[in-house]
Amino acid sequence: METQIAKLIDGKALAEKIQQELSATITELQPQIGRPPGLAVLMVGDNPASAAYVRGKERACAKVGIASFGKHFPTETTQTELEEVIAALNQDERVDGILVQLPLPDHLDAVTLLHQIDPDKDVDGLHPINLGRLVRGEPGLRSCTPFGVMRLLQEYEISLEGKQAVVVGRSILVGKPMALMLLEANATITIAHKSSHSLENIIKNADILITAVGRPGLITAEMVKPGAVVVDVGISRVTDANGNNRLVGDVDFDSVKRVAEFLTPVPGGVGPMTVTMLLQNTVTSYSQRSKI
Ligand SMILES: Nc1nc(=O)c2c([nH]1)NC[C@@H]1CN(c3ccc(C(=O)N[C@@H](CCC(=O)O)C(=O)O)cc3)C=[N+]21
Repeated sequence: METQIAKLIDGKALAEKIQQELSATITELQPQIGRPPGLAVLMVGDNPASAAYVRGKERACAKVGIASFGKHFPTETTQTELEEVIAALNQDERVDGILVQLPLPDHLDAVTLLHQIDPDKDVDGLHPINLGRLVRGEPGLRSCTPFGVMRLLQEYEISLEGKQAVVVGRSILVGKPMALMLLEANATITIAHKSSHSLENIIKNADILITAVGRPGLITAEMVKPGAVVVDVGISRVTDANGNNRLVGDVDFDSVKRVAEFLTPVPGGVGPMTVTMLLQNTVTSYSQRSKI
């Protein structure tokens, strides 16, 4: 077979474009609503990766004109303290979105906290009400990462109708909502995971392959159907031969780019879209809460 070089799906560029649109929307709505949109990102402890993500989110908020009400709590913060903070943010009219940065330290119960967020402010789309709406195919706030993947596929006019889509990974943050969104777009879906038997045979059938495992090199060229669309949601930090730290996905990029038709890079693919859909959800909540 002829060597084929995949078209790169540029998440950074699309994120930039959507952020400009959001900025314009905010400029238009703000005089009518009388305040900017507000987002509260809650982070507990000192996980350096989480701290970097939170900084990225706050920087993006500032860029488009969303006010940040974020708080950084020490590791010892109790469940009750956080529940009180969420209750106060639920009541705070200036706050349109609340996000609890995951993972939380072990002594905290993330599920209980997520359940306490007002579903109308649940910009992460992780509250059971919003997940239930997704299952039912009703409008609602959608989880940022899979929502961003759908937006990328739409931008590149990748049709999903009747296609075989395989999602590797079944997390509540990515895999499960991803599969439901693909189903909603009339793809035929398979959800696989780390313990799936003959994973390579399952993957080989995929017209659309979405991988969200966090294992570098999991997907190699031999596993991928020629002409497939490959979306890499995995993000791992590795040290290369020169001792440099870098980010890699689940996909062996250099080999898969020779068989796939479309491929997302890491970094610069899905990651920037995750942050952008968080901003999008916050602006959606802002206009809905203000009934404009
Ligand atoms: N409640 C909650 N919601 C989340 O959405 C959530 C979370 N917790 N915990 C952690 C994961 C991870 N996540 C990313 C966001 C942005 C990039 C991103 O912007 N990545 C850039 C690179 C950034 C860099 O250079 O470090 C890229 O891929 O190009 C990646 C990953 C959101 N998460």
